[in-house]
Amino acid sequence: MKICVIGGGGAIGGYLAVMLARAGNEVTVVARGTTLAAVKERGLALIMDDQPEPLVAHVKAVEKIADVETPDVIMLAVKAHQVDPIIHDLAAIMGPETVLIPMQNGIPWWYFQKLAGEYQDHSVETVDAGGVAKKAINPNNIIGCVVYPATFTQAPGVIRHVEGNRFPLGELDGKPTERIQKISEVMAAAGFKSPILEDIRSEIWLKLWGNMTFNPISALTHGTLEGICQYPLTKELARNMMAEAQSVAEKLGVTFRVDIERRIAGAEKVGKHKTSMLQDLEAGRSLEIDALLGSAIELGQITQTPTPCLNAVFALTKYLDENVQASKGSLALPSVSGY
Ligand SMILES: NC(=O)C1=CN([C@@H]2O[C@H](COP(=O)(O)OP(=O)(O)OC[C@H]3O[C@@H](n4cnc5c(N)ncnc54)[C@H](OP(=O)(O)O)[C@@H]3O)[C@@H](O)[C@H]2O)C=CC1
Ligand SMILES: CC(C)(CO)C(=O)C(=O)O
Repeated sequence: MKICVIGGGGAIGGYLAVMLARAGNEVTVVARGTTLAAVKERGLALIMDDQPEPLVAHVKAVEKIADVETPDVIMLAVKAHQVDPIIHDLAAIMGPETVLIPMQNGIPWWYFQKLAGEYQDHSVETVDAGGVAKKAINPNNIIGCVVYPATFTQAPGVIRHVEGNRFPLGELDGKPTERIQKISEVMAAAGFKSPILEDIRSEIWLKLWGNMTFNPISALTHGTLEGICQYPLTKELARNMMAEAQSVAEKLGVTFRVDIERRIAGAEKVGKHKTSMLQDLEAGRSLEIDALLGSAIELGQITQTPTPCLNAVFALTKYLDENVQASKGSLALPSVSGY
């Protein structure tokens, strides 16, 4: 399969690109800066605990999306706030059959597309101001995905896998199409688990439960997943935030297949892992606050659901982000442990 991974030098994109290339797919990554230079020179390397040596893939790497030949599948593996500047370039390389798989955590811009009911075609302003992505991309070309693995960038072009290999997939209307079946098989052949879900939106909320709580709490406290789940006060805060999000999601027809306690226990099991938001903070990069927390608050507003805990954590993390950006990263605290 001809696959383009946009952000293919990043933590999730790099993991996908190496595994898919080694399984025989024709992979092109779009990367930039020192990452692009490293991938061109040495290939992409993936370090996994169960492998004695890093897995290396010499994939084609380009800087401009326009230089990518129309692929069968585009995996969009940039951060949520990095989507808007590239959405038109991305639309331009898509053919009528190209499938776009957005990989971002959080509520995706396409959430209300092809969703029957009261909110059909509503735009999610916090992730897609003015509905730009919604207008640029035909929803028929999109397949939804939830990214469960944890990975991080150890050095330009070098990705470290921490845990997990699940990327559940779902058509926006839940239908079991041939194309989703084929992509799921390609993912499985590359070593991933990509079950096909009828209700991808419920899975998005299940993942988001963790990201909307642990990611900002970790940025505010520098705690790891295990630390936040074991400290009674932050565990209680996460629990309250999840309960608010559950009320919002249930008004939108979402069902949670596990309860809050099990979701927290699952995050605790990941261990002393720093969330991607804490990694971003320590590196002085912008935080994915709008997609992870702002979007849930926005959906709370449209469904008239109070979200006081979400609002409070959102305010603190937004202010933290603005301060870090204003000081060009000098407020970012040094890494507390490990990576
Ligand atoms: N890392 C993780 O464990 C997990 C991440 N996720 C989600 O996956 C998504 C991706 O996260 P992650 O992989 O961690 O992010 P990274 O920052 O590691 O990767 C994104 C990559 O995209 C690159 N990029 C962004 N814009 C462009 C552009 N215009 N042209 C070329 N390259 C570009 C970035 O380059 P640059 O560095 O120069 O900006 C970076 O290399 C996020 O939504 C995140 O929440 C989900 C589950 C787990
Ligand atoms: C840590 C993990 C894997 C789950 O919360 C994640 O999604 C993130 O870091 O953004």
